[in-house]
Formats: sequence, structure tokens, C-alpha cells
Amino acid sequence: MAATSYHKDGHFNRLSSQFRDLVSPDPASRFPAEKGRYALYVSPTSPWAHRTMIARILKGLEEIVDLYQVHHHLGPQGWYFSGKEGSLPKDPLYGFTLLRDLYLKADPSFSGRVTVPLLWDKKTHTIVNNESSEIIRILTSAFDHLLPSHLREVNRPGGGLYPSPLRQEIDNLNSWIYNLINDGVYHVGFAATQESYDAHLYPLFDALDRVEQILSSDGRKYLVGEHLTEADVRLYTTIVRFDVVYHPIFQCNLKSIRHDYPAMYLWLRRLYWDGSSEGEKGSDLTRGAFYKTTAPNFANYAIGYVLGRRFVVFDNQGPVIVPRGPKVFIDALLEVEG
Ligand SMILES: N[C@@H](CCC(=O)N[C@@H](CS)C(=O)NCC(=O)O)C(=O)O
Repeated sequence: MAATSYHKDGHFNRLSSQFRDLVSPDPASRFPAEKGRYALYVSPTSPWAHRTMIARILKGLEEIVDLYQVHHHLGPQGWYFSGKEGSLPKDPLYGFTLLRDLYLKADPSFSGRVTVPLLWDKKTHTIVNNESSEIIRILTSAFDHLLPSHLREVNRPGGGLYPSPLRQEIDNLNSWIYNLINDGVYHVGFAATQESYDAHLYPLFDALDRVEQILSSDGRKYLVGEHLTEADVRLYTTIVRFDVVYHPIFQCNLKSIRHDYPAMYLWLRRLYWDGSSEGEKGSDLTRGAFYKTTAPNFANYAIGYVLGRRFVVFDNQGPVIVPRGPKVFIDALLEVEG
């Protein structure tokens, strides 16, 4: 695929996801929630896939929804199974080595972009959904009747990850955080002109300033108050990558999280370190989901972003130089901060 298809007038152009069905608790639906029926295909480097990896563990769905990991960075033919660093050697369902073949199995005429995450139905051999924001909601709500009662949304502190009284507030946050931060870093990092870079860089940092203000305003622990919600999960995967890849590789370098955003860095460290000690499972709140899905993959993030930018912006030309810093990916959480 030509790298130019990623741009329009020098601006990075993200295409919308194409498979948008939902899993439902209703046994009569097209995709009913059943144990062992669905598989989540991910690359741990992708912040979009990472959201769904977190949601699967947070919800205690490890035995209910399979997780199939591809290689941590794209190959010449897109996402692939390598058998290295957590990737399966090949697709466990059909023996494919390229993720593209799964898209083609679901739709032989598929010509869109082959992306992760991907939720697959093993029973009807097709893709249910490849849009991370919708996959998170599926994982959050559709399987609750198969879970022990303390893991169901109604019994979570604060009423769950997307509770009715907070939906409007969460949707509002998600909307500008997605445009300016989650996707914003890509618009900066994949800009093909100085004008496009400048146009996205300043709004990105204005939005980070706004998050910092929210998190420091009334000593709140999470974005919408006392309880963890979907908005935190969605923001986390961008912020945890910020100093390691977006700052040095995507040139999002007006400020860094660790030096310029103390409230956000505390919020990040609280999520990251929960459940990190040996033998510790993590609080009921996170079940160690943030640490378990980030720590084993941190050292592999940079190469993926270097190759991604080289492909999208430089048409695969030039040397591959991977920044090694920062020396400490994420600082420890002091006992008094916990
Ligand atoms: N809106 C989608 C975006 C997914 C996406 O763009 N994934 C990237 C990984 S960071 C991908 O697979 N890119 C491969 C490509 O564009 O060729 C979602 O949130 O699920």
C-alpha cells in the first residue's frame, strides 16, 4: 500500500473502521455472548488495541474471550504472526501468518486498511468489529451474565466503567480527548508538512493542559471523579506512550508528561503500578490490567513508531534509528502517593 494514501493535503487522514457489529447478551442475536466463542486479535504496541487488552483483564474476561497477539510492529505486508516476543507463531484458528488473510476470509472483496484490534467470531468465521471504542463497550457490558457478580458492571464501585448517570460527561471527554490527544499525536507525528505539524501540535498541548487542570482541580483520582471509567482507559494508552514515543519520535515535544504534568503523571503511575508486585493481583479496580498489558511491551514501543513514521512520512526511506530513552520508562509510585 502506498504511504501516500495516509495523507490528504499534507495532513494525516485516518479512515473509519469498517466492521461495526456488536456482541449482545441476547442469545437470539446474531453475535450472542458465549464463553470461548470470540477472539481478540491485537498488537500490544497499538494504543487502540491496548485499550481492548486492558478492558479484557479489567472485566475478568481472560477465560471467556481469547487473546491472539501478532508481532509488535508492522511488517512489509502489514500485521503478521512472528512467534517472537509474545506473538503467536501463526493464527491459531486458520494457520494464517498475515492478519490480512483474516480480513479477506471475512470479506473476500475487502480492500480497506488492515488494522488492530479485531474481534473475531469463531462460530460464523467472521469479523464482528474492528473499532476499539466499540470493542471496549462490548467487553464492558455484553458478557456480564457470564461473570461472577462482583465483576458485573452494576456491582463495580461507582456503577461501572460507563455508568448511566455519567455517560454524557464521559462521552464529552472522549470526544475532545480522542480528536486532540489520542488521534492528535498521530496528526502531529504523521504530518507531511510543517503547516500540518504546527496546526496539530499546539491544540494537542492545549488539550493536555486541560486534562491536567481536570485532574488537579479538586484532588480527584480519575477523570470523572472518584471512580475509574472508560475515559481513563482510553486516555491511559496514549499518556503511557507519551514520553517514550510521542515526545521523541512523533515530535510532540513542547512538554513531557513526567516534567510538566504532575497530576497526570500521578494518575498514570497509580494506574500503571497497581498489581505490579510479585504475587499481587492488583486491586479489585484494575486487577493489574494496566501493568500487565504495558510492562512486558514497553521496550518494544519505540521501534514500532520509528517504522510507522518512516513508512507513512518518508515512504520507507532512510535509516532506522530507535531512541532508547527515557532511562526509566515510568517512575515508581511512592507509598504516600498511592
Ligand atoms: N479507529 C481504529 C483505529 C485502529 C488503527 O488505526 N490501528 C493501527 C495500529 S496503531 C493499525 O492497525 N494500523 C495499520 C495500518 O494502518 O496499516 C480503532 O480505534 O480501532
